[in-house]
Amino acid sequence: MRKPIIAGNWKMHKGIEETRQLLRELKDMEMSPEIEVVVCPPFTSLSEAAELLVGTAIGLGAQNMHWERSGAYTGEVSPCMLKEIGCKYVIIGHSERRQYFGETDEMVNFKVKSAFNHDLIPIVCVGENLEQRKNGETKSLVTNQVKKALEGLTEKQVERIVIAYEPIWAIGTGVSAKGEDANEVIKLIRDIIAGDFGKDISQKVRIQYGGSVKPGNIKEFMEQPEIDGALVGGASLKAVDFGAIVNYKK
Ligand SMILES: O=C[C@H](O)COP(=O)(O)O
Repeated sequence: MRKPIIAGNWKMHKGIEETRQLLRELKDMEMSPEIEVVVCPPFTSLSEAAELLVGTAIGLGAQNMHWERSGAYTGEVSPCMLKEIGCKYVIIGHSERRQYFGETDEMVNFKVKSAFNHDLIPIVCVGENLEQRKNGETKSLVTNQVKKALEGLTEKQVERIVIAYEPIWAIGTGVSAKGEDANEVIKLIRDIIAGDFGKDISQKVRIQYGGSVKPGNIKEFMEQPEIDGALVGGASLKAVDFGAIVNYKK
């Protein structure tokens, strides 16, 4: 049985004061114990968040990392630094990283391996843009992204990984995928993992949907058999919305 995971990707929002405020509000809310809840603030707010989350069931994740432990990489943050702060998760290969910062599938693979080597769990993002979708390239593109991201991993690592299927056309647009369509692509991702690592492993991997998830549509995704949670952007910035998403069953 896979425990669903709902993660809030705050992107480039929330300085330290706003982080304090949002987390105080989230801590006051009752969170469903059936769901693993994670927040991913920007780097500069991670320390503050780590302190505030002590003793809570809310986990901490970062939004990116370099694959090296240390070195002359101006502006980068290493997996050791994230681990030291108290991160459990790290988002890797978000489409905004791929699109605006030139992250390639190869870099994603380096980062995924490095995350595991430093005891961090990667949340690996994959998904097609609108043009690729219109051209019928969704399956081939997602297949390629998943295979490359997981290349060289051990079975033990693969079963711990979290994958987020995020169709780029649904991110921040207010136009989410349909639950059934997202489920179909996520099933494809599970089948790819089954082909490369075996069915048992594939059944353990948690695969989220991301893209304009809101309190009003979370149920549609969570009811799908292959979808194990959500990666939430905009709606994770308000406690009342994120709380409603996590407690969608109430
Ligand atoms: O990482 C989160 C995704 O990019 C989704 O963002 P969104 O919920 O604002 O569409």
